[in-house]
Amino acid sequence: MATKDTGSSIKRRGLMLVLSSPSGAGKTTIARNLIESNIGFEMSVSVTTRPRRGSEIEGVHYHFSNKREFESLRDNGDLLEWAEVHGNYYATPRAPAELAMAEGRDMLFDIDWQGATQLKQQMRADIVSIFILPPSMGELKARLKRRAEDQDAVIDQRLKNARDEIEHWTEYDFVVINDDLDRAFQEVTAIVKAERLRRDRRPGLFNFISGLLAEKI
Ligand SMILES: Nc1nc2c(ncn2[C@@H]2O[C@H](COP(=O)(O)OP(=O)(O)O)[C@@H](O)[C@H]2O)c(=O)[nH]1
Ligand SMILES: Nc1ncnc2c1ncn2[C@@H]1O[C@H](COP(=O)(O)OP(=O)(O)O)[C@@H](O)[C@H]1O
Repeated sequence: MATKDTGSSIKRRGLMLVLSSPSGAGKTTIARNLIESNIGFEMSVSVTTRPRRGSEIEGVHYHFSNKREFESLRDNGDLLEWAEVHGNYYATPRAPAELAMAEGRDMLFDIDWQGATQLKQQMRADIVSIFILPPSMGELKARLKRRAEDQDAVIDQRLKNARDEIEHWTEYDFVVINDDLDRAFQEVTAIVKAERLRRDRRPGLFNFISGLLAEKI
């Protein structure tokens, strides 16, 4: 997205905002709010071998695929990163993300810590990462049950994995505790605003400052 001080021929690269959390902490809700608030993010739609939930739409929430199709995408180099999470495969398609970065569009990634690590290795300067935490493990369990999208055995497995996932919190730039959703969302948008103001994400500053220094006073 263009910033106020563009006017330079040097193009700004897109910002890659990574949201991770244990299942049920609220990253999908926060990601959806970010997209709907029209502050210039588009969602990276992942490929997964996980069965589609009742509320999910092919191509919107995920590209649902079988294991054979997934392996063929992976072996052809079409995936920017991939990981096995809760017994299923998940991956970020390479082409849309690379195009968005090159065109200076900001993209949002709802991926796990394994994916975040791989993205950082490839595109370090472009990544801003946020780890979302639940206010308590009890509330995490309650949210997974209230969401009512997964069977009990699946919820149990996700809760069991939550502790291992939380251990990766130090690998992220920011941590947001999603107790009150509005507050958590405000914290995420504050992070986005500050990151967009970073000097190295504002190539237009070169022209602005040249003009400033050339001004006769
Ligand atoms: N590495 C990686 N992880 C992903 C990707 N897409 C989703 N995930 C992660 O897979 C995990 C399970 O996602 P999902 O089955 O939608 O369950 P939910 O987190 O409970 O909504 C979450 O931690 C997601 O962030 C991806 O493209 N790559
Ligand atoms: N701050 C919050 N307070 C109460 N419920 C929440 C909050 N944030 C999200 N939820 C609810 O918790 C459930 C899990 O949220 P979701 O965004 O699907 O989590 P994740 O994508 O991390 O698995 C959903 O039913 C969602 O509406």
